Amino acid sequence: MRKSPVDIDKQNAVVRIRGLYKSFDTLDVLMGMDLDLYKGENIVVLGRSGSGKSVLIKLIAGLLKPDKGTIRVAGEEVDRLSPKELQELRLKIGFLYQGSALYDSMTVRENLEFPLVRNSPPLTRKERDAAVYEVLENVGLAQSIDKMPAELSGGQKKRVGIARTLILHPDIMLYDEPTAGLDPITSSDIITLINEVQQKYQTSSVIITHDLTCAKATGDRLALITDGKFSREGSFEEVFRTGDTEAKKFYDYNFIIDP
Ligand SMILES: Nc1ncnc2c1ncn2[C@@H]1O[C@H](COP(=O)(O)OP(=O)(O)OP(=O)(O)O)[C@@H](O)[C@H]1O
Repeated sequence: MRKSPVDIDKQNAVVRIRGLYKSFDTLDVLMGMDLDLYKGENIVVLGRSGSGKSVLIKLIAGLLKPDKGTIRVAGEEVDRLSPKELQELRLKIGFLYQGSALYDSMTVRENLEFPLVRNSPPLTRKERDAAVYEVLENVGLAQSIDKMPAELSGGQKKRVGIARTLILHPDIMLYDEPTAGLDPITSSDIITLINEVQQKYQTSSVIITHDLTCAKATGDRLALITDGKFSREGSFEEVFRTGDTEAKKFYDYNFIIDP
């Protein structure tokens, strides 16, 4: 479990999902899923490849439409919003994509300015610089402001990707495999950063990962998808210290270290 104590407000679900179904043609992916993400909470979603983890967070962000069920985010029913309302809601959601999704032809500074210019009221050059420096400082990369993405390591790209979501001060963070492809030491730095982000920006997060070290260190609660639903849910110990065979398969293929 995370080492730094945080307040989780169990009276306040920032994401509430009920009876969620999603299929693609004949492929049933989510089949009656329920989930509450509470304010201040980090929930880790685990599941085998193809179990629907990315589909779930795309549904939360309104990037996909559910076939059935409700998804409320920050009190709004995502599926019922107009395109303009959805765009406004998305500003409250930071989405860290698997590949960090930086624009290769722009510097780090330009990548960070991009969401600001598009989505916030007009800022002066000085205000924009201050916002960019602040987030880069918070992810430990102020010295890389004028670099191109190609000059950054995988871990640094993830940091810039996180900074780019933070620049709009989201309430909810969605992380899609934040430590995938990183060496253990860089992974450990990203894990620390995820927890720092939660503390500094008071975010609530859904973290998808196959990395149980990351799950253990970042998750206040873990939820395991099996057959389109959450089959197990609870603390790391509750999910894994049981005889459940699906959970055991996961555990047995991971080497756990405390970062
Ligand atoms: N837009 C789409 N059109 C058709 N099928 C899709 C689409 N998006 C996802 N799928 C399918 O839905 C299933 C779940 O995909 P998803 O990306 O959510 O898996 P995942 O659990 O995140 O897997 P991984 O751990 O490998 O990233 C997969 O079989 C995938 O091929």
